[in-house]
Amino acid sequence: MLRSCAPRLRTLGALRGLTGGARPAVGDAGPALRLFSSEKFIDKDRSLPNPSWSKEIRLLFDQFMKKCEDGSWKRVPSYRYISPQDSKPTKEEGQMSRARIFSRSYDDGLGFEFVMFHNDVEKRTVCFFQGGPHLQGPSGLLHGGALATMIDVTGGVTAIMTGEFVMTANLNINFKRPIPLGSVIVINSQIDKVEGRKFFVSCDVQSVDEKTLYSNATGLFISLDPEKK
Ligand SMILES: CCCCCCCCCCCCCCCCCC(=O)SCCNC(=O)CCNC(=O)[C@H](O)C(C)(C)COP(=O)(O)OP(=O)(O)OC[C@H]1O[C@@H](n2cnc3c(N)ncnc32)[C@H](O)[C@@H]1OP(=O)(O)O
Repeated sequence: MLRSCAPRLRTLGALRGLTGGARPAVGDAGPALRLFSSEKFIDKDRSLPNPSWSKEIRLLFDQFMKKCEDGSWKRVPSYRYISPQDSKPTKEEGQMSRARIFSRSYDDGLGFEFVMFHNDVEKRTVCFFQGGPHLQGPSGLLHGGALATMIDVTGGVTAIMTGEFVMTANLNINFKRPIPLGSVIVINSQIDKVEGRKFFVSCDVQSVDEKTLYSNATGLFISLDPEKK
């Protein structure tokens, strides 16, 4: 099931070649476009602003792009597809050839709109997330599973940024307050402890003004044992 080490390292390399510095023009993926080796299609970096982003998330994006200028923070790029060279070396036919990364599987504005920034020194990641109308749970509110996905991805990126490829082993989430659908929330994630292959991560989920704590969570991410395939 698991990929061999080599493609894993390529993926990590791509992820760690993060984007800081100058702010790209809105809607212009520019150098963030990733041309797959097959040259059959171009996958764009989806952690850049698109027309569905509210003023609030754009403002946060701009603030953190400024923080990237001195190199302390880096924007984490994010794609819809796993590139062919990182995919399993099996024939991909039918449904599998249309596989998308879950958190990037919706069209602009309908599902998971988010951007993450990582601070290597502080070993923490901040995610600005705007949940679209296809992520509804109770009327007018964000589905808990959608929030769990974002906590998983933010925690996973925090662990992956250490340079290890990890899988989620455990997530514990306290849902404290419901989140209005379409609102922008802030997910802060940090590594609390590392024990061998185990990365203990904690997350809190807050409103932009930090007045509401929507959720807090802990997660265990485990890097793959090279002895076990
Ligand atoms: C796949 C995505 C590919 C992406 C491609 C690249 C694209 C870039 C994307 C970037 C974004 C990434 C974000 C990632 C977020 C999503 C992650 C997922 O959904 S992942 C999908 C969802 N997740 C899965 O599908 C994972 C399914 N599970 C597994 O594959 C395996 O159980 C394992 C790999 C997690 C651990 O296996 P194994 O290496 O054989 O582990 P051992 O038995 O040797 O134990 C080692 C130590 O760990 C302890 N321990 C173990 N488990 C637990 C636990 N639950 N509770 C507590 N403790 C646990 C155990 O006691 C031991 O402790 P100690 O004695 O050393 O003290």
